Amino acid sequence: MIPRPPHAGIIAALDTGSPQRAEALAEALAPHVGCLKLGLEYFVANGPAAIARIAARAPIFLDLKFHDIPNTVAGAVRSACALRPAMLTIHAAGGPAMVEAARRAAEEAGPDRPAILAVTVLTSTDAATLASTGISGGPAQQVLRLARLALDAGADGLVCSPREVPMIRAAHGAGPLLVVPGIRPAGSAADDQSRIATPEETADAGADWLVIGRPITAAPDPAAAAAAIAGSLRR
Ligand SMILES: O=c1ccn([C@@H]2O[C@H](COP(=O)(O)O)[C@@H](O)[C@H]2O)c(=O)[nH]1
Repeated sequence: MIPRPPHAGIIAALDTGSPQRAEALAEALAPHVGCLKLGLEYFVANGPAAIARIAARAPIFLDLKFHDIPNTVAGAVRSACALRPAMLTIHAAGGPAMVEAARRAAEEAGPDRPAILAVTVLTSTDAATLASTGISGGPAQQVLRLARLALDAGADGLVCSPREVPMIRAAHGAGPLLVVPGIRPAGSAADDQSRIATPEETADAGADWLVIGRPITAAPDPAAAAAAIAGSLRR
């Protein structure tokens, strides 16, 4: 499994369907970040074989957010493990049996298996959106509920927003790997994200990894943007 970074590390989200653009970003960003995230846009457009070209640059976080019956998720995790990612995502809302099946399937890959991260409540979701799906009480309460479910069922870590990091640490300690999107440097646009904080606030709250996409990839000079954020985290 990928070692925990000594201070909060950066995962750059390469959200593109273009293999040329992904490879150019990977080359430019690899010296400044600890991991590269490939998600549905890249995977659906280019397939599993295209993962290796990016994986040659840095460890890969394969963010496909599996959510299905336990047997299907276990099979998907087995297939994903063949691509040797450092981290994989599943949805905690799939329930304990699904999370446990994912963990067991990952363990079949041996000591170099990926970390299984359970997505709690998407960072684009605000209280009103969550309520519209039938869940009252707000994102924080739901994140805590799903965090407990996922960790009890064997998840190695969680995906949550910066806002929930302190309460997850208070409830579960330093053990779970906390991988946190919804990062916006001061003054940058929120885009479609709802529960956000700056890189410095998120690191101070206790996140292990900060997932950052557009603030880096849409910058005029992505490498300079990544280097600036990495520098602010070291300070
Ligand atoms: O709750 C979640 C889970 C995953 N993501 C992913 O992180 C990046 C964020 O990109 P930005 O451009 O920095 O908004 C993106 O790939 C999402 O799929 C998330 O945002 N929230």
